[in-house]
Amino acid sequence: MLPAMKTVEAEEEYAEDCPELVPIETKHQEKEENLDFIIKIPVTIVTGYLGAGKTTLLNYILTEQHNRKIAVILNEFGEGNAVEKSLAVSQGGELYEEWLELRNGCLCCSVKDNGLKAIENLMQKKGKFDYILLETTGLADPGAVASMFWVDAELGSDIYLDGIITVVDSKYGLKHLTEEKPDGLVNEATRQVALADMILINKTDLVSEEELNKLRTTIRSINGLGKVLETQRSSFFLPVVLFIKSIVTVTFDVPGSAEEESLNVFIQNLLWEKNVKNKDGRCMEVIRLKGLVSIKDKPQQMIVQGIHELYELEESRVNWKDDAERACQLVFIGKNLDKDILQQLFITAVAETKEQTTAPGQDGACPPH
Ligand SMILES: Nc1nc2c(ncn2[C@@H]2O[C@H](COP(=O)(O)OP(=O)(O)OP(=O)(O)O)[C@@H](O)[C@H]2O)c(=O)[nH]1
Ligand SMILES: [Zn+2]
Repeated sequence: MLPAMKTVEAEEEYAEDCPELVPIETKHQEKEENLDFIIKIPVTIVTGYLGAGKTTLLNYILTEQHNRKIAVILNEFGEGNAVEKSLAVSQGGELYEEWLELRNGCLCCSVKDNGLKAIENLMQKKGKFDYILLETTGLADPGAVASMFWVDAELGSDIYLDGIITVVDSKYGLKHLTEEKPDGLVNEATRQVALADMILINKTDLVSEEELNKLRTTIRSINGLGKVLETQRSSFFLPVVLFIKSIVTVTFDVPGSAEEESLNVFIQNLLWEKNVKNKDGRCMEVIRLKGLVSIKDKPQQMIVQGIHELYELEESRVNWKDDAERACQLVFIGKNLDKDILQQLFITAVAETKEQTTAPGQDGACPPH
């Protein structure tokens, strides 16, 4: 099958209902930002040895009821010399024909130069997708495909790599994974499993429990951290696989004022030091921060804006009417965020009582990102 792109859209809406700050003086709220421009589109790379069930997985996702506009880029064999590949785009039940321009005809080989550009162009034409799934050829090294997203992170792309899913064939997986390659050659199957954030052991209907156990053990020895799921026809509960690094929104409102310096320390711990953890011990990662805060001794309402590591605190043109109305309202969008911990940390670190104690979630450093 030629590389093909399909999109599906279903009616229900999903968690893009980012709570907006409710300004105390609505009429002074100048430009209300549309978070669509800030939230990046996740891309999941789907890899797996030839015939493991990648296309089955993607077709399953396309036909499964969900509430997202998902673009699926199928890249079955990736050979051929055509400069342009035809894409089937199905959106809202209608089928469109699209052209994805690829320099050498194969998405996997083109990603480093213009594969990403092609996806972005398509998004410009078709409107933003909520999610992009990208199938690599069975022999592709997902590391090469993944690297285009690292390169692009600095260029400020609209899309980011959410994770790598590797589909493993229950019947032949063990053979592929243990195959000895001639000196100097990597075993693609092993590499695909090693790099995966999630591993689907597919076609479990074809093997005994004993064979399955062996495969499971081998997979675990190659990749001790990835999530492992067992499937038939690559089907599973959809939310488990999408948004592997899922983005959450946390918002809270704390009455009173903050010391400016303490507020800076609180924000810097989150955005720069990244040493704040959630209940599972995972580091919170803030992608977007907005806030309307009261700073001690400042008559104006202050606005905090943050994107990734950058943030600023600026004065608004609105003054607090009286001390009773002073409060700090904050919205965080990111990964592994936990409202209770963030709010408690904020209260402990920022409240006027200057006594700084170790707040929950701040015990021990997180590894650098
Ligand atoms: N018995 C069985 N067959 C399956 C299962 N999942 C997929 N298949 C079949 O396995 C074959 C290969 O599936 P694909 O989804 O095309 O595999 P693929 O990884 O996309 O293959 P390539 O693109 O060639 O690398 C198809 O005939 C599927 O119908 C399963 O759970 N059980
Ligand atoms: Zn396929």
